Amino acid sequence: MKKAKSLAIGRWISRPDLKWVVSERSEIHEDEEIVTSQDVEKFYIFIETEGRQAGRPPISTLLQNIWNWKMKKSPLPVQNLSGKEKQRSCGKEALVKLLRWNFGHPDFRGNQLEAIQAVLSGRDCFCLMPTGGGKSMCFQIPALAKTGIVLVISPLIALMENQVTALKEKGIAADFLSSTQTSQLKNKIHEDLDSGQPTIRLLYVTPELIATSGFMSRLKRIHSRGLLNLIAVDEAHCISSWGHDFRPSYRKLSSLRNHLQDVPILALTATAVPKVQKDVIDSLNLQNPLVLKSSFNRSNIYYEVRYKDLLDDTYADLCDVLKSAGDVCAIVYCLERTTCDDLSTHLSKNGISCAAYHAGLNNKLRSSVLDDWLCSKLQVVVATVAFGKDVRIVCHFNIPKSMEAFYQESGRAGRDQLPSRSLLYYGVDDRKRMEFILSIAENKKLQSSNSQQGSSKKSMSDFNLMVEYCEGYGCRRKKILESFGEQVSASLCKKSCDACKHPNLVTKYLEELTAAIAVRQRHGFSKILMSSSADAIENERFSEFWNRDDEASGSEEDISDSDDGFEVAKSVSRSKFSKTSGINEKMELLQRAEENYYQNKAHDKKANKPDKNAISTMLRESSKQRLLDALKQAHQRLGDLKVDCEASSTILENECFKKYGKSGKSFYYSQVASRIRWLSTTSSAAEIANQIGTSITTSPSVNITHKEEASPIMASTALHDEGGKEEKEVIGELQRGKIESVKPLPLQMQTKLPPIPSFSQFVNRSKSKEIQQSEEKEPLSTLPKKRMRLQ
Ligand SMILES: Nc1ncnc2c1ncn2[C@@H]1O[C@H](COP(=O)(O)OP(=O)(O)OP(=O)(O)O)[C@@H](O)[C@H]1O
Ligand SMILES: [Mg+2]
Repeated sequence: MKKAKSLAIGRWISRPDLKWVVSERSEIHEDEEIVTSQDVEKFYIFIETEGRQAGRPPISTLLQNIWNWKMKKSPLPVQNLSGKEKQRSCGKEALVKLLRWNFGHPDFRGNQLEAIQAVLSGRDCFCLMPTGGGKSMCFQIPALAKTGIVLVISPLIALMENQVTALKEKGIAADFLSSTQTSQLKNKIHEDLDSGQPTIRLLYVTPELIATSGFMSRLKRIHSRGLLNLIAVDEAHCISSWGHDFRPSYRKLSSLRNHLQDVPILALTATAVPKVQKDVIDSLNLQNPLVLKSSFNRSNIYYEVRYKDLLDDTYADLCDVLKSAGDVCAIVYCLERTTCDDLSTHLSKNGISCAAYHAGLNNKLRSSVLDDWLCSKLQVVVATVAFGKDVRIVCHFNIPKSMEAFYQESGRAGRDQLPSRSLLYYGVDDRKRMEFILSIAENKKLQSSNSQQGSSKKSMSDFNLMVEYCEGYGCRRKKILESFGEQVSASLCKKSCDACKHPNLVTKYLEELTAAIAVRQRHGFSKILMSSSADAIENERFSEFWNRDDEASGSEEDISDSDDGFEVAKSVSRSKFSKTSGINEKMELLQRAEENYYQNKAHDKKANKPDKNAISTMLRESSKQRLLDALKQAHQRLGDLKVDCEASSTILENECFKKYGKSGKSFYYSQVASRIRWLSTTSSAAEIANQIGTSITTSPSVNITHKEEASPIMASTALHDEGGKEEKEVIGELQRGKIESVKPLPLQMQTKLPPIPSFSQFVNRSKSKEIQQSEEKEPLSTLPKKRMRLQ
């Protein structure tokens, strides 16, 4: 009897009559005895179906089984090599073997092999590869080819976590150091590093940690024992102030070369224009580096822009897109956390399994979202930050600040090379908002440092490329590639963008957009949402790898969030109300958050610390604007609300401030958010009018018509008691006629406004409302017909 080497053989649990076999050959004869072997160059999958095709599990399941089997049985093929053996280990054959064995990929892609061989031979390397090109492999394979440690510097904890988890699943000893870990775990890693023979092969750290003297001494000790093989700087463009995601802490990496002179450095990025490339090479002090560049083209991504100004309801449109795509994984990027929360609530209500993910959530919630998403319990994540997983659709709900940011984020789609989609919702309001944010942020920079001169213009011109991508005619792919300095012909696109696939339609939309903008300007709608971005400006959190003011303080973390009550309260109150289950648990969290808050506040007061949760005028203005927008939308949706939107937004905001202003930003903000949610979901104009203190049935004749009379009216409404300075200012402004658009207030304003609920009432009300709403919910087909349909 012949013997065929096989890697694995088994029976399907659900179909014991079917056998699966993985063999090094493409077929196995019936009379062959199958023996297992771990040392084969290639393997084939041979599925013995005993004459039946139906019922065979998908190949992905099959591969997973093989993987599990292999991991259980085989140790890593990493050996202590020396001399000739070492040289052989850098040879293509040995490296391909490592790739197949550990990652299951048949061969290297693009410039992977060149980069790996360069760093293994001790040479510095700058590697520019498109998103999803496989940059990680360039440092993961070297980590397996030599004993010792590869240090990986990465800007985001979420990305580090993802990669480490994936590596561990493959049986590769990887870990990361961050404040999200317990000190016990950190100590364990430190002990391993300090031991003569560390087991860790890949250690992921943040740039902030590198800058600490303690960690640098530890690295030097590892190096002195000849165990530091490579330093990989992932997302290396963050080192350049010309890059779209400049992080001051990345600058500190320039000291690496001095401290660890002969350790090769590998700089990896997907988004570096020539100026940034040079900056990266100079800043890291790379010596005679091998420079490898690949095209930025992501041929498997279909690019598309949808115009918010031409859509009746952007939320509903996004719902349709996600639903019609089937059960595929998607990320929706938003500019602000509140948008994430609102959008996520909306999508969930429409039956899409979805959650928000941003730095405003505490660690526990964030990792539970991450876990749920990674194991596909969640279909969609609405995020402000990078989220590492292969996805089919990346949607930008707001225009990103630069082509580089857009390319990086949209590039998360189709990293497995399968057809995927990038969808950007473009709105003129969003454009103006971003222009405003950029100008404020750059003014701030200019004030704090003269050396930044010129960067203001730079970020604006970066943004203009993004606007041109949306508002310009012609191939979108070409625009992306040209912004990175690649000259290509439009034929490269092969109709894989909306402008190439539906040129006439896109032209028509652009013409309609121009007309819509002109109409808006004629009707005085040009003052758009400026202040609503105040929170984004305050935090400067509009980038994937946002800058942190506290980096200068030597903090070793990037986006890890404090675990304080605020974050718990915020996350519970904002995004989790939609889930009816576990409400008691959430209430407990909320109460704990409140307790924590007051304890912390007392502590801060003692320590004379500035209250970071104080509510700024800018935030209040932003809230008013958001409320105003919600009112206007409700006005459009429900017909004439018979309330003055401007005045009503002021009143609603004042209410939130009066009740929760003293409790801090988070509580205040969640109140504002709940008001906005209510305005955007309620189906009754009368309810809104009621809540604001007026009645839809009121005859206009009873309205007060003189501005002077506004004062007593305002004073007798919700602003009556300890209303405070802010309210007085509003009244004063009303009296002075500063708030131009305030129309006469109806008499019913004299009635006291319904009180803002306590948190428990709020939770319970949200709960019962949700049940009611789900009962009343209109079927999707009754939504207003959209004007814009691209496919
Ligand atoms: N040689 C290869 N053959 C097939 N697939 C590969 C190969 N190398 C990497 N991949 C796969 O490509 C995907 C993207 O890899 P990776 O995360 O390293 O990309 P990246 O270049 O770092 O992208 P990003 O810029 O988004 O971080 C992963 O799923 C990885 O397993
Ligand atoms: Mg990467």
